Amino acid sequence: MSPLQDWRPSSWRSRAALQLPSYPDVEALRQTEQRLCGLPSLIFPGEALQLRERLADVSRGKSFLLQGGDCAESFDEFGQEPVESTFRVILQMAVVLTYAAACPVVKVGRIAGQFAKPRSSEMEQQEGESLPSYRGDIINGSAFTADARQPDPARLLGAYSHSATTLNLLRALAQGGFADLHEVHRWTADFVRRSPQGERFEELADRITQSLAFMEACGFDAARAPQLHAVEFYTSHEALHLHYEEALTRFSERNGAWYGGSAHMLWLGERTRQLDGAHVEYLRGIGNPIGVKLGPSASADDLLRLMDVLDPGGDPGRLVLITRMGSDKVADRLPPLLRAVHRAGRRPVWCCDPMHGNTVTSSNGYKTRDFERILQELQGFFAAHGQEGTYPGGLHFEMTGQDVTECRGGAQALTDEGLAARYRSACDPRLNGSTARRAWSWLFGSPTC
Ligand SMILES: O=C[C@H](O)[C@H](O)COP(=O)(O)O
Ligand SMILES: C=C(OP(=O)(O)O)C(=O)O
Repeated sequence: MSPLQDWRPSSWRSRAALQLPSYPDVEALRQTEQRLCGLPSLIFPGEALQLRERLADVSRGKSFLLQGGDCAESFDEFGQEPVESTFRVILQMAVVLTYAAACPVVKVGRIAGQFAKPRSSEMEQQEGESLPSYRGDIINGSAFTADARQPDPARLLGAYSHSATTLNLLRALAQGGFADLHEVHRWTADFVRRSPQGERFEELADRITQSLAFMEACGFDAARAPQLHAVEFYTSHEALHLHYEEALTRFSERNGAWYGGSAHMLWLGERTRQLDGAHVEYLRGIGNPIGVKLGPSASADDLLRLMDVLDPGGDPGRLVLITRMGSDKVADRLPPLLRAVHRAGRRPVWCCDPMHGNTVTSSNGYKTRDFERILQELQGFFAAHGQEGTYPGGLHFEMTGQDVTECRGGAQALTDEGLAARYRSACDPRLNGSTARRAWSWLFGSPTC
């Protein structure tokens, strides 16, 4: 990829930028950006390029993408446990598909940088008081006080340091022995082990352990097969906070191109995908793989124009189109997009986010999602691809490995009352380890690739 002549990391500043906070202290913001500019990139361009190659395989139908993690990472709930448990669930989900369908899974976390949230409303009302909405820990605090809701540039440095620490742990988990297939029994959290999902996974883990023992008994030298001892794991987040993204953009002399240094993959949100907007302008110039969220209002023409801007060369692995139509609209809205893109000769990765089109408010005021509607959207996604002859290449979940109660239904048949038990999300409801695995096993009981 050669650098675009009419693009600079800052060229987004001449465009309308939605969903960005207005900082009261502009000089403090400028100084923070300068400090970030001097800090090391969190990822290497070679890793982003490697992910593009892996995604190119997905676009050719040779592997499958699993992208998942928190709605919004939190500075306060930070520590080894949340990161490790999410990593563990992603590994488990990946191994189910790899074992059942001999299909490689590209693993991408919504992690190590998922700190900025677009909101539908500027203000939040509680008991007659109105304050700016919470926009993610990189911008303001979730507590409902005027102080916490003030955008604070120092939070950009907090996001950088939390991301660096998380990435350090992820690299250790992926490469340092934890992800070794011989350890497959250790990937189940205690609270899941006794559930039907946990039991099914333990059976699969037994079969994997037996297969490894069999191969080793036949003389296969597992010690010489690095694929058995480590996994590739990539990071991603919504490229919403453009001051932060710009400050971490680096030119790679080796590759002759600019890269976003904050994560391997960055995505464009449903609320910021305007063709002439600042977010599209920023993302078109960097060489990372780019995700694009597409809700029910996306038209085929809009999408083709967006693809021309973000991926003029039609490079395999560059674009991941993440559709989030809603269970009631997917059958209607997705096929025209698939058809138009296919007819235009383009082969992006198509991925389904069954979370964001299915958000509702419970009778007791929690933002929630019904497990059944999540499954229905997944079903609609696979059906639409089957009908159009295109490849359903991936899934995108808001999920955590922790035992939260944020989505209704599922194995625990959670009701409105049950949500209160452990509702911890500061923004959107996540699947927990057991419901995420349940959705996955439901789909891949009879795998497709
Ligand atoms: O996670 C995503 C968004 O920030 C969210 O869905 C918007 O939520 P809101 O409608 O509560 O602002
Ligand atoms: C806000 C998000 O999604 P969308 O842009 O699809 O609403 C998200 O994935 O966090």
